[in-house]
Amino acid sequence: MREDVESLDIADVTANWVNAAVLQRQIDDRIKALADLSHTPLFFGRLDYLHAPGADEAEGGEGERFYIGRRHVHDAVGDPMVIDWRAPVSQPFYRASKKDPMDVGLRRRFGYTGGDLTAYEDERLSDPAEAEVVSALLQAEIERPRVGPMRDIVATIQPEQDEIVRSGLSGSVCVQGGPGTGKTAVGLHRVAYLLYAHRERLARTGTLVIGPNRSFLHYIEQVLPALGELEVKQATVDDLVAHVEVRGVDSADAAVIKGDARMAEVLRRAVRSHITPPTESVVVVRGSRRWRVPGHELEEIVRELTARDMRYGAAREALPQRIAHAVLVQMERSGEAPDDRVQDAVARNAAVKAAVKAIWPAVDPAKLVLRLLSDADFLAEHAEGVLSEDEQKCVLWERPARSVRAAKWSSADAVLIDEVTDLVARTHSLGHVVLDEAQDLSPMQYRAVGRRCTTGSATVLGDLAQGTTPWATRSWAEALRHLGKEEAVVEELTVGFRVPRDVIAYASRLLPHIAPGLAPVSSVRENPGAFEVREASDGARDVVAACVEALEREGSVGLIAADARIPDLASALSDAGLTYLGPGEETTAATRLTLVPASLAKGLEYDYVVLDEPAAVVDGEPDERTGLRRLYVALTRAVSGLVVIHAAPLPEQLGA
Ligand SMILES: Nc1ncnc2c1ncn2[C@@H]1O[C@H](COP(=O)(O)OP(=O)(O)OP(=O)(O)O)[C@@H](O)[C@H]1O
Repeated sequence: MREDVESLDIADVTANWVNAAVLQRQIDDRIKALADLSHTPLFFGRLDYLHAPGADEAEGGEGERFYIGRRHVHDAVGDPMVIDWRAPVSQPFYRASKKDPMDVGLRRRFGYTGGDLTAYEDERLSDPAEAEVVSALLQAEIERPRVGPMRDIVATIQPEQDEIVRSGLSGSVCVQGGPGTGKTAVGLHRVAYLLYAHRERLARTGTLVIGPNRSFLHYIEQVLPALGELEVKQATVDDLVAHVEVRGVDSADAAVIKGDARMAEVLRRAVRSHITPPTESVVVVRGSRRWRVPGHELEEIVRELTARDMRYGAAREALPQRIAHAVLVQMERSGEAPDDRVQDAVARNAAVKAAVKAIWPAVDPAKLVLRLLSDADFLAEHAEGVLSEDEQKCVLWERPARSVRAAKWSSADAVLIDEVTDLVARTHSLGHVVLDEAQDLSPMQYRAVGRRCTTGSATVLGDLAQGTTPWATRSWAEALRHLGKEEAVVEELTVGFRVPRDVIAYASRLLPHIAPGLAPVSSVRENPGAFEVREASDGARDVVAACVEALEREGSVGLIAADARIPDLASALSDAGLTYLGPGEETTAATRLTLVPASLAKGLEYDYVVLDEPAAVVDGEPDERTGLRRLYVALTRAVSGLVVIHAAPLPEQLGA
């Protein structure tokens, strides 16, 4: 297939160089998408249907065989050899069961080692004599040691995951799932599925995956390309609202207020306050004639524009045209026959421009937020009845900033600027947005994400128990409301694919304290996992020793510690001659150890985790609940084993 595309000669089919360039670009993209990945086999499954799909079963009819793979592959004459996993015909590969065989006689799974086919496994779904067994290949895939970035799970998507992956484009979905239940994997595969099922529409409108930080995005960035999808954008929320350079940090209290949805009302009022009802008439001189639009008529125009659900900036652009229209009506009344050009000329007339400037001045979003945070009176005027006096005091800068450039903007401030930007001019909306680790967003951040999918849909992924910001959401209903996707269906994933049984049981002791009501994850891993709690007698040296031990086994090792302890541990590792990476950097066979500050551990996983000083992880956060949640995240990163090392007493909530 790739050679066919490479040999295309477009010289005769393109009329001009623009067409030629566009076509060549498409061809190059296609060649790139058809790249042969030596470790990525073309197919991983086979389905033998009892009847050709679509044929009337009652008539008997021949069965049909399909190979299922990452992408569609056809032979030299165009007959399909491998069916894309996303095609409807492939669906029984994921969903069929003994209970509901979906007309499948045989399901075969292929196992690979590197790029070599090394195993296969058959299930005769329609044979009542055969008992249902757990797939050994699935089990092997789950237990596989982890090295390098996140991989796709196309070969082993589970039925409850598949339901989310294949849910329609028009509706939004929210997935609550404990650590390692495959939320991130499901979100990424869902994008791939939607791109397959609605390629043209989404190519036009765009798709976006939002993750918590750069290292996480780096960790997941190869999943979609491996599925042949190269066009999906990835960003953090901070990237989306990067209107100013962020150099400041808010106190937790200030950040909570700035992230509160009530701020939207304050900002809306502040923007609207720029509109000054006209008192004087506008006089337009054209040739020897003067046309007067009286104050009361201007007032009516302004009232009408304010009442409409228009963006501030759009209404500002409409205003001169409305004034010009009023002039035109007068011209017509006096027997002239002005056309559109006259209206445009009147709209550009200096007197009209001056009136617009006075009535409806341009608003610079960053300057407006700067003023709100610097000028107590201005803030009080617009926050009256919305924020209490104490709250106003809390968000005001201690020292007013002199200019947008000089201000020490925080990331919550950038979100406020984004809100104002949208009040002035509508934000471009995408076709689909995947929001991962969604529990950590503030209401104002949800609004920022929501306006990027007003005309599209969203997949919202998260775990309430892993919310580690002071403004983390309390419920999905609330989060979805701020996002503008109240209609989203909330699904729950409870089967864990990452964390071994003993480890998840230990971590789940925290659940009643951090998210009462959430059920613990049940691990599907057969291997109970290595798990040990050690009291340190020799400080950092014990931690280093545990890392060395872990490195003797196969796979990646993550040393997770409270952010404040990272520098000391870094020098201890270096002193011991151990090389290590930062989170998000790719582990290789040569360097398998990563030193992870607890604040960046979210979403990542390592075969063996050495967790340093749990009490310090808890103490590193502004309050105990957040601290325990941070600890819960750190405890649930391990795939094969966890060693907890402590000198200080363990947090009492970890007691049995
Ligand atoms: N169906 C599956 N088959 C094989 N592996 C799977 C499957 N589902 C998930 N996994 C694996 O389990 C691990 C955890 O998945 P993922 O990171 O998507 O979970 P998560 O719910 O986002 O976790 P967290 O809450 O910690 O961010 C990954 O290594 C993923 O590849």
